[in-house]
Amino acid sequence: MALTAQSPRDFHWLVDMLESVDIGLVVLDCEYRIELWNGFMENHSGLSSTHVRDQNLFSLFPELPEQWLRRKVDTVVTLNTRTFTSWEQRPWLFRFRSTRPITGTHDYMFQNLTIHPLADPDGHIRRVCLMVYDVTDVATSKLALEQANKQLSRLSRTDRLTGLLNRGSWESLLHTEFARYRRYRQPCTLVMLDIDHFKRINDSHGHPAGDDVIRHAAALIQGCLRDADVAGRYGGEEFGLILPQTDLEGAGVISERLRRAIADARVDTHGQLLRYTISMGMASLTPATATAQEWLERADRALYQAKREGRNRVCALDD
Ligand SMILES: Nc1nc2c(ncn2[C@@H]2O[C@H](COP(=O)(O)OP(=O)(O)OP(=O)(O)O)[C@@H](O)[C@H]2O)c(=O)[nH]1
Repeated sequence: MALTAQSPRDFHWLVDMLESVDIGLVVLDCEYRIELWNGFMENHSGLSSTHVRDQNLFSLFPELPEQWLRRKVDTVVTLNTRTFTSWEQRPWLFRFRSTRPITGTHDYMFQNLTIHPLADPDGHIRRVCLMVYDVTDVATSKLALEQANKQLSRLSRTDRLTGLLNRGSWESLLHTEFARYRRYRQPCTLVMLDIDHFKRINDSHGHPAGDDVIRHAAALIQGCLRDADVAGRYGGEEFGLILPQTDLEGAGVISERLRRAIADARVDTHGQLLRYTISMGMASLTPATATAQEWLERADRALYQAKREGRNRVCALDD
């Protein structure tokens, strides 16, 4: 549809529409002086059009990304073509307060921006129009959805009782570490860990106390590990620790520190102070380890050796 204002009256209502349309309209000359500032811009900036008229945009809004906007506008003028920037590339150009402060979770208005070349009657582009769209509703619901999906994916990877990785996601990282070793041959040690006589804890103090003990062990495990280490809850009271860049000797030091920390601790469960111990089995990757499953079985055999030898200890199988 092409609009043509044929009389001053037509022109009057066209201006009236531009004034009240729910999009920000700003016309700038080549020196970035403001020639038009519609009602949307007045309402959201708090600055009247008479105040901003002929003022330099960047002097008025020093926080604007000047270099970025100049580059965009130069392209629009040179190529005589409009350009579009979505809120996902740049959340806003003008830092306007969100108009949904009560229901919204974001303080500022998300904006899409179109920059449109304006030709003079001689065909020269001497002005551009910035069109600012308020897309706060779309943006906030998309961000909320992304947040919910992240949360869901985190929940599907973690164990509810301890917050550690669950068995499935931990095992997939075990396979990743195994593949990495095959490629780079950097040391990596697996530690399997099991709470001793856990059935007795459950039987004597009840299942909720058993849960407290499991949670306590998980928290101490997390506290003992470095960022690159990966702890997971493998089964009921069994945990697996993958220690990248760690040989058997280093893993022995970490495991012994954890074993002692647990043996020295008291778990406060419903007013009772419980003590417990853990047994640990370690297996480092070697060129002879054929599969991740075999690696796991070696660590498991070391763990059962620790149980057989009297529990509350760390064992490694001879390679
Ligand atoms: N409270 C609680 N108990 C659990 C959970 N998962 C498994 N269990 C219990 O953990 C106990 C494991 O017992 P066993 O496998 O016999 O091992 P254990 O008593 O620790 O003996 P050792 O490993 O030989 O020292 C069982 O009684 C399970 O019911 C859980 O999430 N919470």
